[in-house]
Amino acid sequence: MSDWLIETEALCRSFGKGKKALNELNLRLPRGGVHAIVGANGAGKSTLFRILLGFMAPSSGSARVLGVDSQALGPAERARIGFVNEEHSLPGWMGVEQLIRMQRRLYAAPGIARWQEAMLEEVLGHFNVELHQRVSELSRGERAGLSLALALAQQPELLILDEPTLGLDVVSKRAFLEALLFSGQQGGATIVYCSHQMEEVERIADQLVVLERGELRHQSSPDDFCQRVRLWQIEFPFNAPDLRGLPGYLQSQVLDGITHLLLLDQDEATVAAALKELGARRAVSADVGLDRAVNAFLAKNHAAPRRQKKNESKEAVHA
Ligand SMILES: Nc1ncnc2c1ncn2[C@@H]1O[C@H](COP(=O)(O)OP(=O)(O)OP(=O)(O)O)[C@@H](O)[C@H]1O
Repeated sequence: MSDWLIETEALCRSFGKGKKALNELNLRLPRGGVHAIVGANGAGKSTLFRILLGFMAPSSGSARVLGVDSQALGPAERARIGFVNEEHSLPGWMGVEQLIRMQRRLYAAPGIARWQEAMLEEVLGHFNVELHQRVSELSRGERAGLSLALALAQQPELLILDEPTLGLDVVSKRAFLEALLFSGQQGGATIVYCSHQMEEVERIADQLVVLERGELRHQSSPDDFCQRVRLWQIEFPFNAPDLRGLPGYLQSQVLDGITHLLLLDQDEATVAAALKELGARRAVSADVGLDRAVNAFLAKNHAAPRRQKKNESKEAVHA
């Protein structure tokens, strides 16, 4: 029996005439921590979640969650999995208190006994949710808080979050992340989270998974991913040459006469020598943040190379 919390084997899901949302995906996530799944629009993140939750069947291959095939999850396993998505779909016609009571009855039931009132109160305390309100009267941020509180109060072993902070303002977003961090400190659920907001990922994720066109492209800590991408700031005594042929090339941009070049997986001494050969007067390398590293990595395979226009020097971007 496998020790992985989530394990997919050659997982494929196609739509229509051969459109592959997931393509032979082999992904293993251990128990514990926050795993952020990132990827461009259409990379297959939500499709993966739907299959993991048993809402959708794979076209081929398999996915195991909590040691069970995701297509065979029963009520006992489902009670151990929490899910929050961007829509925070809760029954609008119910009162907040009524909804909490219903969930409490469900998860505090004999044989399940997972309900944790203190967690509910703690998380709700981060948001201005009034118990006497109707769910339909709550703002988007309040609804997000309520759905997170309900999901965490059921003490899931696995909590899947599909872009949960989409559309939230800064205050609600901060409250949401603080509540997640709090649950982590309590030794709570393993969190599998997808988001396009790298500052959030940087703040809460222990592990980063990069999906591209339904395939696994990278898996490590966010710091280790950042180490793969280096920023070179280069002075050329003349117009910058075309750098797109350099090994590991991701992106370059000329700002106020300095060329900013992003390279993937390259040895520093080799790059320095290559730049010197291209006529660089000065070249220094630096770290980049997660946002820039991930976006350059993903953009590389998404955008067609763009030619620099004549007279374009200040903000020329090569991708
Ligand atoms: N029910 C469906 N019918 C047809 N195509 C679908 C369906 N669901 C997803 N797809 C396609 O599968 C691909 C992956 O979609 P998915 O929603 O998993 O991507 P995503 O990574 O979650 O994207 P985003 O970041 O935009 O939410 C996309 O090309 C999408 O159009």
